[in-house]
Amino acid sequence: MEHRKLAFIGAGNMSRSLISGLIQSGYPADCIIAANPSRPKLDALAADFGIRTTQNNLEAVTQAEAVVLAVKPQMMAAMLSELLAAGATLGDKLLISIAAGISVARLEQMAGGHTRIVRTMPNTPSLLGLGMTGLYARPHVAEADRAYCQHMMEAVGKTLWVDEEDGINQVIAAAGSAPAYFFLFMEAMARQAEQSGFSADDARLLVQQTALGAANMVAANPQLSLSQLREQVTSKGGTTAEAIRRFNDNGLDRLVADAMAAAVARARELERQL
Ligand SMILES: NC(=O)C1=CN([C@@H]2O[C@H](COP(=O)(O)OP(=O)(O)OC[C@H]3O[C@@H](n4cnc5c(N)ncnc54)[C@H](OP(=O)(O)O)[C@@H]3O)[C@@H](O)[C@H]2O)C=CC1
Ligand SMILES: O=C(O)[C@@H]1CCC=N1
Repeated sequence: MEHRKLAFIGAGNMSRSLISGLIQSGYPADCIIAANPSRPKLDALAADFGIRTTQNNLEAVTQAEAVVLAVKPQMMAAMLSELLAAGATLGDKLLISIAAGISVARLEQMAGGHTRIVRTMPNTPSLLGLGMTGLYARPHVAEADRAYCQHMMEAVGKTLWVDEEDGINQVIAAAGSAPAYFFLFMEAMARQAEQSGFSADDARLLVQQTALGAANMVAANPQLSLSQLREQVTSKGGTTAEAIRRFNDNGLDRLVADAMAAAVARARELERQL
């Protein structure tokens, strides 16, 4: 892939995941700079990945050809206005937003009318090269910029373009936020395994290895539907059937639909507020 000079503004969890995945995929460390107000996360990134770091956003942006906007949504307007006030010229730079709940139109306003923007929605498994990223850009964004963003996110996982911007909010519900759903489910299972007598380590091992195996079964068997994979485990009159019956009787489908709709609703609410 093309190795543009890349700046991350905000060095939190998601930046760390992307930087780790990029470095593992061979992106040159000296092409990446991260900016953050406080030092500890920067020091950890420099030590772990050999990238350049600064506490000065303007310094990072000035050196970059592409800038990943990776602050919390609520910080975005202030961060960009301070950057512009400090004299940043965005003219020739591609902005890549990873923020939930900020539309491209709003980003354009925040960035002083700059329109070279791709909006993305990655997730934290990017850290391991197992990310899932949704991408959206308005029609005027050049093919080369789209390709760069796609290749960047492919370096840390899989990608999916959405045609309508609201598709990004659906990606949040199905992928961006979704690692946390699986962790929550695994927490509940591990807690129950502990209560049944396993040590914390053994409970985690049982749940972790099973989740890993199940996800790999899905990935390795594209010819089988998710339902077929479930049915392969579910012997008639057996133990799994009883467990599945309880999940269904307790409204798992409705619960999941409700949770995903809540994530979308919150993303849309942020889009109205910010
Ligand atoms: N976490 C996730 O799974 C995902 C997050 N996202 C998006 O990524 C973005 C970042 O989220 P996440 O990494 O979780 O959040 P974090 O809070 O972990 O990281 C945000 C970072 O931004 C820094 N920061 C705050 N103000 C500024 C500023 N003015 N200039 C530069 N840096 C600043 C913070 O520094 P300090 O802590 O020192 O104040 C912090 O390190 C959000 O917009 C979120 O919507 C998208 C997909 C998934
Ligand atoms: O919780 C959030 O708002 C961010 C966006 C997707 C994952 N984390």
